[in-house]
Amino acid sequence: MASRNQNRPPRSPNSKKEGLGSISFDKRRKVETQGTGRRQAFSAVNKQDITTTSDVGSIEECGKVDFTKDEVLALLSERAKAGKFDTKAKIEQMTDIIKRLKVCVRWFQQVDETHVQEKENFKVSLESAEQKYNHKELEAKTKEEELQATISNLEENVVSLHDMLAKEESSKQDAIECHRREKECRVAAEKVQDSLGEELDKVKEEKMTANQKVTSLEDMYKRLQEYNTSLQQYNTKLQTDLEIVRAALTRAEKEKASIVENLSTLRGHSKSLQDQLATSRVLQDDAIKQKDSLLSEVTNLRNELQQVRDDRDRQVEQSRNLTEEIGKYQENVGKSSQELESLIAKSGSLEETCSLQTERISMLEQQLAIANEKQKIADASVSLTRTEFEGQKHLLCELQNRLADMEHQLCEGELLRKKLHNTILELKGNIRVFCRVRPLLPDDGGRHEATVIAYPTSTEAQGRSVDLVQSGNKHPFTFDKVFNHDASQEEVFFEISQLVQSALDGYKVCIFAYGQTGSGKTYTMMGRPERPEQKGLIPRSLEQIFQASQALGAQGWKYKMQVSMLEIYNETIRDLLSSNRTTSMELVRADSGTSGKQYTITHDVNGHTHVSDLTIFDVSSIGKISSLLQQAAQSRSVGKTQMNEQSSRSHFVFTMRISGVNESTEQQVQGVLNLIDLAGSERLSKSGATGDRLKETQAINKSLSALSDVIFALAKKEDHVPFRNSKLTYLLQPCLGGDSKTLMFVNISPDPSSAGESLCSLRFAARVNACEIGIPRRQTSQKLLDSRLSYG
Ligand SMILES: Nc1ncnc2c1ncn2[C@@H]1O[C@H](COP(=O)(O)OP(=O)(O)OP(=O)(O)O)[C@@H](O)[C@H]1O
Repeated sequence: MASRNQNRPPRSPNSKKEGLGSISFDKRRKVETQGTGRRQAFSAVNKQDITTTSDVGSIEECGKVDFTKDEVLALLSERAKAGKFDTKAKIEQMTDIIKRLKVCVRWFQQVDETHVQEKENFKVSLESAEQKYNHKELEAKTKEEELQATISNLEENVVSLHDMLAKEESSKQDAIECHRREKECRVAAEKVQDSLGEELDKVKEEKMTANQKVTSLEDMYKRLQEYNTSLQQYNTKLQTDLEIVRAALTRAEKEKASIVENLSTLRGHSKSLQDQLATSRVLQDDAIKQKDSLLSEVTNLRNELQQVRDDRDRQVEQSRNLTEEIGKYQENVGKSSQELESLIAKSGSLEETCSLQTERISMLEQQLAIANEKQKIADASVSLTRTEFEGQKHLLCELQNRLADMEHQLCEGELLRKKLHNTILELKGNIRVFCRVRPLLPDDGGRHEATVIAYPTSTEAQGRSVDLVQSGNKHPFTFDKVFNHDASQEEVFFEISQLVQSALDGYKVCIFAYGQTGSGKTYTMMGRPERPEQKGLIPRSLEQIFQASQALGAQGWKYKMQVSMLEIYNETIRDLLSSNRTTSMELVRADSGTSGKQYTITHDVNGHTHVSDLTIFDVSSIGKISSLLQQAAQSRSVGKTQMNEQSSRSHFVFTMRISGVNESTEQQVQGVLNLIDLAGSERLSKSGATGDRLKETQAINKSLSALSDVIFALAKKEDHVPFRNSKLTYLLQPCLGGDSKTLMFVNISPDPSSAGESLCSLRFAARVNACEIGIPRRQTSQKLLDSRLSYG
């Protein structure tokens, strides 16, 4: 076996691949030299005659060799084959073996070194791998945390989705239930359809004629659509006009304010000028008096001076005579010396008197000069005062003219304001319908169900439209204004405050609140007067009336207000301000139509309503009205208790008659403000009412239907308006139509369980508004008929 190995050249790792058996290819050491090189080197080891150790170096130089385990083992077990005594051959063989063993050892050392080197390399790469691993581990940890967070989010999402799913499931169940009911209905309907099939043939004949009618109606419908388009254009134009008129009104109001301001300053100025004039007049009188006294003094002084002059002349004459006499006497020496002396003394005294008189004259002359000077000054001041007086007189005249002008302008401004205000309201519409949605209350049923009210947000519909969703169907409605559940009492009042002003301007105004029981009618009309921010339309309107009437008082207006409050229950009137409380017996009689008091309604030629025996109070302060409102509320609640009423089943009518007189302009106005909380509407099908309750419900529905008929007829300007069909409409007859203003609030609840009632209310209001949208026009009348049938 040893000889076999010896004779066989060492195999390259490649050539030995199959023959290696259990030794894997990976375990064999590879050297970077090519296979051919190695083969050459190895064959050199096998074939070369190596005799000396120095030959090892030449072997190394031949290139690196590669050994397998078997080859090494074979080499180690190799023995010299020469004969026992052939020492030379043996030595040669041994030398050869040793040589190859050396090569093998050398190779082994190299392999070992490579191993060590590789080990080092592995260590380094292991360390770097470990570092990488740590780094990666950190990254993985942060990633894991992030993923944990995401997972928890997703879990929450899953929970909420589960909830939603549960809700969806429940709604699906509802839908299925609904579907089942619908199926039943459909089956019933199919039965009806079969029976109707027979009728259909008959109807087909009628259809032929109806078709002709339909064609003509379609023509009419087209014309109406065109008319509607033109009306919409007209409406847009009116809106623009309204804006212009509004701007003009604002300007007029500003002008009016500045005029009023000017007027008040002018009045102040005029007053001060008048005061100045009065003091000037007094001064002038004083100056005239002074001048008169000075004149008389001057005259006296002149007279005196003249007298003194005359005296002096006489004295001078006398002295001259005396001097002549003296001369004569002196000539006549013989005259007595005593006489002479006396005469001399007399002459001396006379001369003295004369000089005294001369002094006095000169003094008087000085006084005269001063007096003349004073007179001149007085004259100048008189003429100055006179010109000033004339100036003031002129100014006063001017101011009075301006005052008159201003007052005239003010009156005209006020008239213009009234006209513009009325034009604005007419442009907005003398009949308007507002919708108010109350918030959800804790007592509402179906609180957690889907919402039934939506507010479209398109520019056109915002603030004017409301969608009601019932049984998955969306019903859109448009009104003059829609107040959502957030709307405050102040916002609602702001919209109607102009109507209150109209009542002061002498127009007749009716504001109604209509809606199902609990929809917020009383909250809208009365609110909670004890909480200022929750006061309703009635207290706010009355406050505005008193404030505005006081402001107009400055322009000469004097107002008289009269208030009455009544309710209509089962088509019977009850006076809520009567001092004699109605007894339960009277109420019963009233309800059966045999009341002791018969409140008869009449209308006079001036278009005023009179209700016989109705208590009317003159009111001049908000305090008085508040106490009357309390009295009325108490009377209502007493009435309700006595009649065992569960809720508001009567129409409450608050009426204020306003009479205004302006003495300075001789103007008069007669306005009426009606604020009405209608009885809660109820569907007969829902009420399940019998007996008296059925009678009540029928009476309410009848009067509400009559009211809608009246307003509808007025809106369409029909010749016949059915006022007399109910007490309520007959009572309000003079205040409806013409240039009167009518505003109806339709109050609805967002409670899903009363969506049906809300839909009825909205349809009723849409009929009043006559602008229902969303239902094709041809269906409208049928829908309206349906809604009316459900009331009647
Ligand atoms: N806009 C609102 N904001 C807050 N609460 C409201 C609003 N509207 C109505 N409510 C509340 O809803 C409840 C019912 O309202 P209200 O009594 O005014 O209804 P109603 O239509 O007059 O009912 P009824 O026909 O029975 O007299 C009341 O408690 C009221 O305070």
